[in-house]
Amino acid sequence: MTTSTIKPAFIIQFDLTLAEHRFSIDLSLPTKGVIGVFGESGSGKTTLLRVISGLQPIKNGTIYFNHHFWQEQESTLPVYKRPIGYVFQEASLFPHLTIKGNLEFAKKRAWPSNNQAQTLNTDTIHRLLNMDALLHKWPSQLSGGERQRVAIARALMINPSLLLMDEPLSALDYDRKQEILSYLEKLKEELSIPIIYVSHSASELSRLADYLVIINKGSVHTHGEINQVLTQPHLPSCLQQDVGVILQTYVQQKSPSDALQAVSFSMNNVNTPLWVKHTNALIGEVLRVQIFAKDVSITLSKSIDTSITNILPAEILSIQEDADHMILITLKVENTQILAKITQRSCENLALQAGQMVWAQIKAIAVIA
Ligand SMILES: Nc1ncnc2c1ncn2[C@@H]1O[C@H](COP(=O)(O)OP(=O)(O)OP(=O)(O)O)[C@@H](O)[C@H]1O
Repeated sequence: MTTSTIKPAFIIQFDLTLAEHRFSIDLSLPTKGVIGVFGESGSGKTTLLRVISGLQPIKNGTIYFNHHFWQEQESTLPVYKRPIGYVFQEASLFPHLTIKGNLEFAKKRAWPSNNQAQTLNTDTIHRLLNMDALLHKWPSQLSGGERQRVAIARALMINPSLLLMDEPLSALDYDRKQEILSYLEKLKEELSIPIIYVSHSASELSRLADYLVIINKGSVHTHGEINQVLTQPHLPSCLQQDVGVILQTYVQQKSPSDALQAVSFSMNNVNTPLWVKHTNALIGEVLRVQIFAKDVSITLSKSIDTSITNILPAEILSIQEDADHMILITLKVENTQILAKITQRSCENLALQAGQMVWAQIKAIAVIA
């Protein structure tokens, strides 16, 4: 199989028919960060992962990852030669081996380190996923969340160049999901391995993904940086509730007595603090927050008798109608853009126009931090 010298890229192009289902995928993806794949049930998310891994053969197409062709027209690299770690919905650990045994089994099959992939040592993986307390246990002694943590550690043990995660949290309850999401955030921060993360859950993807691919009926509906995708007015109806922005903010002040913290939109400018729910982030740390457009309302004068904590001066940059016939307004607050979703009636009543100065109201508890 050809090894190319052109710059790193991740290209996926194929057409495939399975029974009556047709898939036609044409994607150029980043080679770092978390790439979220979202779509309704049966849209083709798992099929996309299976094609990338080689588990689903294709007759013709291109799968090109970081200087290597895994599929080049009709020529295919076998599954076992693709340096990919896989995490499924079910952990499927070997029941007759302890957790240490399961991890060592994977390690024996590890890829040799190369310059393109980050080499992971066992201690790093144990630390990142807090494995030490589990090593001498048997799979039957673990909770669902612990088993999934081991499954992620096992996928990393093979020293992959790419991690594929297919609904890894869907079998877990809310608390366990939050726990594993924190581990995944840590992995994302510390590891340079790109992750393709399939999920039905827009909130999981908003929290983790840097890039989003939306699949609809076997083809790509849209793809791009997560903020670009979530600010589009014509997202599929299953994502309409999630239109909004994801911002990198900086923790400025903690207020434990009322479980709030103030964040700023830029590191040095605290003119317009945004109050959000308390998290464990420390002052000065970066905090990723999500503000849904449906949680932002607009007033022409600054309310004083309101329960809403955040009332920010904003300029209207644009006004457009979305797929639900609601009005999506792009607002500029300091140097940051946020979105407000309001009804046509409210937009007309307030006679809103681009260029106008207004007040954006955001409930502190509506901001996801
Ligand atoms: N080998 C196959 N033969 C025939 N049809 C298949 C095959 N594999 C998948 N399909 C069909 O292709 C469609 C897409 O399946 P896929 O599992 O990729 O969807 P998905 O988006 O991952 O769905 P879900 O979110 O429910 O897991 C489904 O209707 C599925 O039944």
